[in-house]
Amino acid sequence: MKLELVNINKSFSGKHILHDVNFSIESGRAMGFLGRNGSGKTTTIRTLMDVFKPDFGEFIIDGKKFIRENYKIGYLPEERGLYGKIKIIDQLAYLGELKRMSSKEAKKSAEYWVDYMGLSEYGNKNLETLSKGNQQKIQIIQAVIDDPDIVILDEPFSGLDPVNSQIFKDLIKELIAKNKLVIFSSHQMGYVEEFCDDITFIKNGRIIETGDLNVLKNKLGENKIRLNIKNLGPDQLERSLNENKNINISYDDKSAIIELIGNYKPMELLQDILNKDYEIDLYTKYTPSLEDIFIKLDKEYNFDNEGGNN
Ligand SMILES: Nc1ncnc2c1ncn2[C@@H]1O[C@H](COP(=O)(O)OP(=O)(O)OP(=O)(O)O)[C@@H](O)[C@H]1O
Repeated sequence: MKLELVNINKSFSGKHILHDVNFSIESGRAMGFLGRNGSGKTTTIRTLMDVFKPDFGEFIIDGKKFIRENYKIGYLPEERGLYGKIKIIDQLAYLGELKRMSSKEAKKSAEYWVDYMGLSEYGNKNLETLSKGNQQKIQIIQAVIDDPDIVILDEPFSGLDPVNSQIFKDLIKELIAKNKLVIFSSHQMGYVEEFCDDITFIKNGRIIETGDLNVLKNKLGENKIRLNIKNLGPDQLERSLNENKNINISYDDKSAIIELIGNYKPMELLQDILNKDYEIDLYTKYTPSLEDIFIKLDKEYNFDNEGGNN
């Protein structure tokens, strides 16, 4: 399955929030949907969920108009909404029935998932008696109870301890392996990096980058070397390599990042350093982390003069 968002635009009270949002998601691959607070992620997801209509633009699935009712969609919204005073199994089974499961199927699935999440002993308790993390696990169950085709997860890890995060990570990996189409929105880059094959960045309601994460990492790491020299701090390294006009030096918290200019090759840099008799601690191809990419893209694209919505 391939779901495409084509030129999605949305305004609230005359304020243009989404500007020609275009990207696509494929099943069996997870898409990390990233952007700063207020950039338009939830608004995009809500248009997809038909919470409100876009002003214009369309959703296409496998080349045809996307009719939401024809697909099972599991949505874990950022603001959680279940009933505190209803028993967990009853509540999940009811939600399953609302998703057009038979009452028998819904109850069976509710019990399966409550057990999967290690919450069997709480099945007959009211939701409000559970800890925040366990309530979050129930919220996750409501999103997957009817074996959805499309799964949309907004900050799914919030409130989960490391053991519960691991249970949920395994569940997401299972969904991907079962060829579901997964959209994952989070500010926790580590999780996004762990699951997502594809990445879409939105800034001020505009898509500024979308595609395969590894391709993006390779592109942004092209001609860059990560370098650490024993007993040589940034200032000394800068002075030492100063006469070399074939490089630009920058730093992150781990090491120097050397950008090679023109035809200057990694082996030439290595030879030049060895000629200085330095002891090299680290010399490797630079691959930016997702956090590096996020910060770089955010700096690169500036819509402040265009009435942005941050
Ligand atoms: N119902 C609404 N009415 C008016 N403005 C809205 C509405 N929903 C969202 N907005 C505005 O749209 C912009 C984008 O908000 P949105 O919630 O989509 O951002 P987000 O990327 O999900 O942010 P966060 O990471 O903080 O959750 C914000 O300026 C917000 O104030």
